[in-house]
Amino acid sequence: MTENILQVKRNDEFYYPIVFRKNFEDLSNQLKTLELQERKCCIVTDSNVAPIYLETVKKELEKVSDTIISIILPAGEENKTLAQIQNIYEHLIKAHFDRKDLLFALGGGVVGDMTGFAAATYLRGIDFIQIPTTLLAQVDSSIGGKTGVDFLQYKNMVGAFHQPRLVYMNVHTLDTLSDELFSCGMGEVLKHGLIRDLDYFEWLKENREKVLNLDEDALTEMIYKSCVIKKTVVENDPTEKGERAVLNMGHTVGHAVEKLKNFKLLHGQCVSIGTVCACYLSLKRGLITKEEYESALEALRAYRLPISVQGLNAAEILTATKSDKKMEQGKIKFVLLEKMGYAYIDKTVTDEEMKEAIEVVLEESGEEKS
Ligand SMILES: NC(=O)c1ccc[n+]([C@@H]2O[C@H](COP(=O)([O-])OP(=O)(O)OC[C@H]3O[C@@H](n4cnc5c(N)ncnc54)[C@H](O)[C@@H]3O)[C@@H](O)[C@H]2O)c1
Ligand SMILES: O=C(O)C(=O)C[C@@H](O)[C@H](O)[C@H](O)COP(=O)(O)O
Ligand SMILES: [Zn+2]
Repeated sequence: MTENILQVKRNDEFYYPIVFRKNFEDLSNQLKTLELQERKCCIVTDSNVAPIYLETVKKELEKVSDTIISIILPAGEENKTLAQIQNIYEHLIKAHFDRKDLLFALGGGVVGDMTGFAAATYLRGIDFIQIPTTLLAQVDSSIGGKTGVDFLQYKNMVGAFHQPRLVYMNVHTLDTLSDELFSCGMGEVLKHGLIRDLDYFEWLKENREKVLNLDEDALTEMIYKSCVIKKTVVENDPTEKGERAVLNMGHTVGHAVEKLKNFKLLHGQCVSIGTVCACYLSLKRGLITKEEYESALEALRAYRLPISVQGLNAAEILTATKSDKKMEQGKIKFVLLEKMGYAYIDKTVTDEEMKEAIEVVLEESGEEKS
């Protein structure tokens, strides 16, 4: 049974709500409930999202604020940079934003991570609201307070933990998402099933048609379930001292591929490729069976995600993984499956094992594996 609200623990005292809605019409009421009305509002969005949703959100905010400005960032991962954060600071200073004022992230994970980072650092921290408009942002990036930017093309190299005050989901924003971008979100959704909930993973396989056809009930149920998994993990370990790193399954290789492909492959697609490596290593360690390994790959394929990559070699991917933030004293903290539906962090994966797993996802030429 899905509810239309979830409360996520922010610190020992406070929680923030994730609200699940079908339009933007409740946003101003939510702000009033949180006593966040009558503040200057800055909506940060991107060049693709602005023409579709900016005016509607602005109108809604006009019910609770006299000053609303907006910043339209160029869309795309290649713009997740410190230069764009500086751009945000400049707008805020010009409009005299103070510590009580609010930032709104209207967009996907790129806008969310950058707006959150600007909010974490402007005046040493102001409040911000997540309004995620991609599936990936709704099930993953808008929750848990990881914010930041890429630096020298290293993924999320500079950032801060800064929790939002509210996550406002309008599930209908997914109607305007391309199939490819929808599938990117499925990379993180399938990860949730694999790392923490086998029944959910099976449900995702069974409900593929409904999900891909954006059946409202199936979609709402799926987003809710993924949010519960993400909420549970981040509440247990908000600043990734331990367990939270399981949310990184597929990301060590994934981030390396994302960087080496100059962000031409999307995050969710790279996570999918990295997930194959993680599942392969779990198979080689005897933790999952061949059938289970195949079933994980089948699920990724079924949701139109890549399970291989062209134009890279194992050595360069391995080298790129060495600059991953999950390195600890020269050892990679790699996320493996202890069993289907349960992941753990393993610090014993060797370079030879890594290389073997990377070989599995390399395509020499021609078509990608399907
Ligand atoms: N903070 C976290 O916990 C966390 C978790 C997962 C991913 N991430 C980060 O999130 C980013 C990926 O997020 P993403 O996949 O949302 O990418 P994105 O933000 O680049 O959005 C993808 C594309 O979709 C467009 N778009 C957004 N909403 C739309 C809509 N409703 N209709 C039509 N187009 C729309 C955007 O303009 C963009 O071109 C990566 O930078 C990744 O590192 C962060
Ligand atoms: O919330 C988390 O924790 C995650 O790891 C979620 C990931 O899906 C996400 O891509 C995150 O941004 C990765 O964080 P990083 O610290 O490994 O860059
Ligand atoms: Zn991710």
